[in-house]
Amino acid sequence: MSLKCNKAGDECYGFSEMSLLFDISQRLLNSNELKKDLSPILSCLVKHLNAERSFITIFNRHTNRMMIEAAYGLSVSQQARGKYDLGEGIIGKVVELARPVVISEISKSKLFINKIKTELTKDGQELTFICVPLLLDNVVTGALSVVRIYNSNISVNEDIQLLSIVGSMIAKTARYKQGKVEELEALREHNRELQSQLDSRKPHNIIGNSGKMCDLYALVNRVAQTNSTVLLRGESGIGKELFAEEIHNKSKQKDHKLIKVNCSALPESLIESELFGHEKGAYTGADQMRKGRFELADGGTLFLDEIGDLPLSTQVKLLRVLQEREFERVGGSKTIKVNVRIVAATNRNLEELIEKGDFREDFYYRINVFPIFIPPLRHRRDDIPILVDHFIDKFNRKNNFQIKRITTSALNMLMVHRWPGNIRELENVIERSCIMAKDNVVHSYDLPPTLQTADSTNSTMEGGMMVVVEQLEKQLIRDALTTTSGNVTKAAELLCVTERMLGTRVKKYEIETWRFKV
Ligand SMILES: Nc1ncnc2c1ncn2[C@@H]1O[C@H](COP(=O)(O)OP(=O)(O)OP(=O)(O)O)[C@@H](O)[C@H]1O
Repeated sequence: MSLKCNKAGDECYGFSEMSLLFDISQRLLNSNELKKDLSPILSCLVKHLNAERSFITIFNRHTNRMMIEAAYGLSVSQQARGKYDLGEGIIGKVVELARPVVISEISKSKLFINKIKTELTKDGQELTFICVPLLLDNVVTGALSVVRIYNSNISVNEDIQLLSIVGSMIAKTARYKQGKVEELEALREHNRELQSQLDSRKPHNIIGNSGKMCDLYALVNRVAQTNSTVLLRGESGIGKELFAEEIHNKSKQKDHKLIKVNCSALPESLIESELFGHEKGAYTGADQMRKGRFELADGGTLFLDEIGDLPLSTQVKLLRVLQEREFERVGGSKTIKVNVRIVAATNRNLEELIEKGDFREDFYYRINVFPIFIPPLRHRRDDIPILVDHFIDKFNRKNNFQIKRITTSALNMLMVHRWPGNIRELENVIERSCIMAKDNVVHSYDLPPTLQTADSTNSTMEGGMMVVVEQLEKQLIRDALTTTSGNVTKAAELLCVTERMLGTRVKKYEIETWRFKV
């Protein structure tokens, strides 16, 4: 290579610069954290140029100021002082004019304001300051500076050229990496949005917007994606079956069957045959082989309703099926394997049943993997108006009615009723009222007489003041437990009584705190 060498020393520009640029480009490409990796790059540059120090200043377009982003040969406090306004000092000028500036002997220059307070000479030798703008598509994003010993024999043009190339490489990589970070962040954000949409997606069939219900939808959406056994708990008529359907419809098994078994409706003698099927001739009348519900639900979901009513003997048999997902048909010896997701439901207090010996503890732990407590209607009265509209709509369609609305006084009566039969009761009340309504409006006198008594709302004075006070006390405790999701300590705090005092009342009024847990 016969290039004219303007650089002092033995080396000529060419090969060593190529190696430097290659080294820097590799470091930039492999960098995972550019800010951290810039100092080693500046160190390579300083060594190559036989310089004293080097630093990069980044221009912030919003504040019109520059700050040192990375440095080699500067202390942390010196770096911290490196803040410049546009046009301030050499760096401010370079960024403002988008042109390189060289100060040959900084100790003699008035332009060199030395904001970072470094020595102006080195061992009695003068220092040269070279600063080039960092350009991206002709827009200045910052500056790259180098300080080296002054040598009148050295032309700085090649240094300016080299620094400009390095600066442009750094600026382009920074933009590329920043783009990638932003792209990744945008994808993460999108993912978060989708996840939260998925979490809060409301079911079509289950009506209710109360906070409690929205919490339940999020739980259902989460557990539906898994294969875990779900135990739905809550009073009768609360919608447990609807929740079971929702879990199935949102699960991976949704294209397979959802098979329902009402455990309390089957006579004990038939339960096993119903669940596991039977072989031909297994017993008198079994004239052909019949598949059980487990086999029919293979690949899908088996909904075991009223599981608290299962006889102990069947619970033992189910233990193995729930553990191994395998069983034999009644009268058969061939082991059948199934892939079934179990959703169970009960309105009974299983813990109490265990204490009484009516429910097996081992079976309880097998089904109590993911319990979901559905609160009774009286604990989420906010949902009553929307449920009423839903049922009016339903009966209009079913019976070709034209009911337009319900009066405020009728709705008020529905709002204060205790709803021991929960939503099933409300549904029946609305059906009856729609039939009774004469002018396409549901009035309070269209509601069943049971709702029109003070008794139904707990507002009777019968029994005197003590009874009314007790009823009020009971209601306050229930409301507090609803707010705290069954947490007695927090409920006591809310009511400003001791936990012990609340415990005594809970016992006295036979309030089942477990029912308030969601
Ligand atoms: N949130 C709801 N939105 C709309 N309808 C509901 C809702 N909850 C319950 N229902 C309706 O109420 C009736 C009773 O619901 P479901 O049979 O699911 O209750 P359950 O808790 O399984 O009762 P049980 O314990 O007696 O079996 C059904 O007609 C159901 O459609």
